[in-house]
Amino acid sequence: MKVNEPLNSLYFTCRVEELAKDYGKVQAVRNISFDLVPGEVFGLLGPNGSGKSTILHILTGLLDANRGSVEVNGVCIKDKDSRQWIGFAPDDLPLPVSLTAVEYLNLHHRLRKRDDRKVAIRLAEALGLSGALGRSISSYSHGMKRKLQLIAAVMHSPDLLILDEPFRGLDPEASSVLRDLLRIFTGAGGSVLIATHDMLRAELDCDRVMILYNGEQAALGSPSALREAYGGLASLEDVFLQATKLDEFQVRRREQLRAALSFDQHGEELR
Ligand SMILES: Nc1ncnc2c1ncn2[C@@H]1O[C@H](COP(=O)(O)OP(=O)(O)OP(=O)(O)O)[C@@H](O)[C@H]1O
Repeated sequence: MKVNEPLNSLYFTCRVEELAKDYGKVQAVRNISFDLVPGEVFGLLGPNGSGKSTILHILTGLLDANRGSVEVNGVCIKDKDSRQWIGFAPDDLPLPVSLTAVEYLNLHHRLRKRDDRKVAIRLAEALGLSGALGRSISSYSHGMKRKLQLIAAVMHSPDLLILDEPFRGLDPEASSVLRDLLRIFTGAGGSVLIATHDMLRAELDCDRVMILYNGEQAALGSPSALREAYGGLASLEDVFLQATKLDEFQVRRREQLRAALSFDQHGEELR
């Protein structure tokens, strides 16, 4: 289901058109199109294996699509110039643990050929990380690594911030810092693309979401418009379960669980 809502801009930070990606016989992403306008937080939701990371990796230039196109600020992402406008924080924290945080940020700075170290230092202060910048990344906690990745993703002042599961493993204080950062970033006209399994955060933080199912678009719209379009459902999670047919699966699985547990309770042998 697609809810057509007027976008509050004629300018698109990012345009994704009819994107498709196959891994051999697996069609991971099929005919996906969406636009991001300045100031928008856009969420990509979907069950495991629905194609979220594949889309993010195409947008960040880590993977080539089989079909379709992606433009950032009107420039095709195959043109390396487009990378200057993109900041990316991946989900799996691939940080070089043998470096200190300062060495890591300097590496980013040198790759980007822009003097963005002052921004990095100010961000580290705001995120409460400045006292630990000289320490080896191997001594960082999960939350500290996420903060360091965020600094590396935004220190060159990108227009499009791409975040894979940004809230995963963050404590309430770190989550609230991240939400502030997103609000200030989008308030200054940046666009944010988030892939997440966290329905509550998506409902609260995303202006629009796309729900993916088997690599295809199952629903697109603002959380409130989607709840309404699905018959006034109480939450985005309910919309997600219906759009991805997981509600039917859940009923079946509960029956199977009930049967399995009562089977065990009767003391019969497991075969
Ligand atoms: N390198 C790869 N080689 C082969 N198949 C892959 C590869 N990467 C992903 N896939 C397949 O592509 C499909 C989409 O995977 P993808 O990782 O994009 O999904 P996802 O929505 O990000 O999943 P998750 O929520 O579990 O992270 C899945 O069927 C997955 O098995």
